[in-house]
Amino acid sequence: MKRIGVLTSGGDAPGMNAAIRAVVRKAIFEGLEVVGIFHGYQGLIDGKMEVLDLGSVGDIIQRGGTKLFSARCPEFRTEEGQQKAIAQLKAHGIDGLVIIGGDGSYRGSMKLTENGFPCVGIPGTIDNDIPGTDYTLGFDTALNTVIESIDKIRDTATSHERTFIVEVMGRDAGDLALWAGLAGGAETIIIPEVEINMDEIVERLKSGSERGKKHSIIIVAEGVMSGAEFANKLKDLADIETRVSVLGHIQRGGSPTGRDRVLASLFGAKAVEVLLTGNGGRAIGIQNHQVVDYDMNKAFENHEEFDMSMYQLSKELSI
Ligand SMILES: Nc1ncnc2c1ncn2[C@@H]1O[C@H](COP(=O)(O)OP(=O)(O)O)[C@@H](O)[C@H]1O
Ligand SMILES: O=P(O)(O)OC[C@H]1O[C@](O)(COP(=O)(O)O)[C@@H](O)[C@@H]1O
Ligand SMILES: [Mg+2]
Repeated sequence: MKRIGVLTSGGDAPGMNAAIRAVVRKAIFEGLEVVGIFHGYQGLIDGKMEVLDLGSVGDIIQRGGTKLFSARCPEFRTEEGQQKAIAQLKAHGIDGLVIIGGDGSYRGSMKLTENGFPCVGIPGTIDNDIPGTDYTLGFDTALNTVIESIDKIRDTATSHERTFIVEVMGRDAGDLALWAGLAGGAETIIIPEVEINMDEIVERLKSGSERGKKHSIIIVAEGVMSGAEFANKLKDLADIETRVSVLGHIQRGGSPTGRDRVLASLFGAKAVEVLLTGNGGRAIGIQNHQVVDYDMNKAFENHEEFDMSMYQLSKELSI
């Protein structure tokens, strides 16, 4: 292995830049040359890439987004697109790749590994939905962004004695909603992993207000329904008036937290170490505080058993 490539793909996540920096610097430390590929798989197909040196990844550890840009590339899903990408890898003398992205990006990388270009995946997504790793890059930063927003919403909710619905990201996973709800003291958390019980939600809101609660905060993961949809349900069912805040893409931006920067550095270095063994189809993760690599196919399995205890605790603490 002499020359490796690195790209970011799918939805961006805070910490991707710190991971790019770690990959580049660790690879150079190990005597490799590194090529940065722009715009994910689209840039690979189009040959948009350049050699990255030590200085080119300076001053990015603290920046959100990704210096290499990210994209969703429908063409790469096709055999033809994959062949174009392979031709580019050959033309540029790239022996292996580090892919920073989510499950979709991992699936794409398997195609390259199967064709003789070993790929190692770094989990970069705010959704925290990749099986095999306890945390994904960007989750902690997004979590803190959501908490900060909940705290602010709480101020105005208290002043006006209102019920607020906060819609957070999470396409199929409720981690962000659950963690932010627990940390932000939300009264109700609605996530895809737990069946919704409207009667119980209304009962909790009513008993809270009877006890003199000044406000209520409900977190809805976008994967279940939109905040507006949920507001309509409450209005129709119990004539409860609410205000809705959709946090949207602010959750994907911002300077990565210390935790995400450390994770990015550990993941980036580990990815290079694994690639140096010549093995592809491996995913990097953290399990019980240990940085590990594992068979990427595990990341495509169904979500691991959902831990109901945290959900239950949030109910017990925020009545
Ligand atoms: N089954 C697949 N085969 C080949 N490429 C894929 C596959 N699934 C996803 N990809 C590639 O990975 C890109 C990112 O996937 P996506 O699911 O949008 O984001 P994420 O990686 O964050 O989950 C897609 O735009 C596509 O180029
Ligand atoms: O930016 P887009 O294309 O609107 O995508 C929004 C989706 O991306 C995410 O922010 C992150 O998802 P991925 O990391 O799988 O791309 C989801 O939470 C959200 O549903
Ligand atoms: Mg995904």
